[in-house]
Amino acid sequence: MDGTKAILQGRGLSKSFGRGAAREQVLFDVDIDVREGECLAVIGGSGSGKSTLTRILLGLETADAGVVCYDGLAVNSSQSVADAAVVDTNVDSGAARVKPSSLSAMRKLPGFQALRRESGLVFQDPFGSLDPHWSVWRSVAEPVMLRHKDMPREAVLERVDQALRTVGLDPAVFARRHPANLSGGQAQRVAIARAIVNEPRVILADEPMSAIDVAARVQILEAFRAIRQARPGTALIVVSHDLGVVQHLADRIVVLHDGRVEEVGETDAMLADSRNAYTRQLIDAASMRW
Ligand SMILES: Nc1ncnc2c1ncn2[C@@H]1O[C@H](COP(=O)(O)OP(=O)(O)OP(=O)(O)O)[C@@H](O)[C@H]1O
Repeated sequence: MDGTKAILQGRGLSKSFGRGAAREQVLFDVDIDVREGECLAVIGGSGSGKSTLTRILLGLETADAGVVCYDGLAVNSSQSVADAAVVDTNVDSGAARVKPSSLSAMRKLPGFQALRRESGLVFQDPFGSLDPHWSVWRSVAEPVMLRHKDMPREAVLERVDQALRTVGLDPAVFARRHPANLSGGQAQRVAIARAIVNEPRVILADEPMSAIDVAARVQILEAFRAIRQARPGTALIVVSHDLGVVQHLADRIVVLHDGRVEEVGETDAMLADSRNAYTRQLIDAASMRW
């Protein structure tokens, strides 16, 4: 996967929450690349900043400093990653760091708009992402109908059917059901179908299996595998505590520790042979649960 272009880049990302004495910095000058077509896992202890970092990368959260670029276009600042690199190398203190925009200013940036159009989001709680009053069909069709207002109904149907089949759900069985009549694993697969139905180039899945019972997790894994097979150019960012999931899905891993990147590497090499003490600690703790 080396040499593949980075579709999403973060440079010098920092973030604090709270004010005054309660202010807590949760990301410190983080650099991260997500390559086209790869599955990148973001791992680290609880509170290490995984969700905050990935939310900033997807334009769901502002950073206090740093630049995010999608496909070469600025997502959170009028400056590009190249500008940020110049700023970083030419300035001694952090005073002239690139100042990102507010969320409302970000929404006007072409990079932000492209990223919104071309990304899909999957979160921990599938029932929280689905409207309980909507059928599976409506939940999955809605993003298509919003994006392609003039698409004929047959074409929408075909897209929805295709998305449901990709995640292993038979449309004839599931399309008319409501969330109350789905198991957690089925509901999460519907949420994934909704996330992929507009054929995103980047998918963020934040702890997609932690609310799902163990028996159904393998179906979610299979769904992500099928998506990668069907659309090999799609980048998948997975935030997970579960190193078994990471091992099965990810090409590369970023390890976060207290808001800093501890290590980045290829999955197999890192899990087998990381020399980093913190990464080893995570692997040892996980292997006690396997
Ligand atoms: N909106 C917020 N307001 C205040 N503090 C926040 C907010 N979001 C995150 N934090 C804090 O930032 C730190 C990092 O949180 P984050 O959710 O990014 O970590 P994480 O690695 O994803 O954690 P976990 O694995 O437990 O989900 C935590 O201390 C958290 O309490």
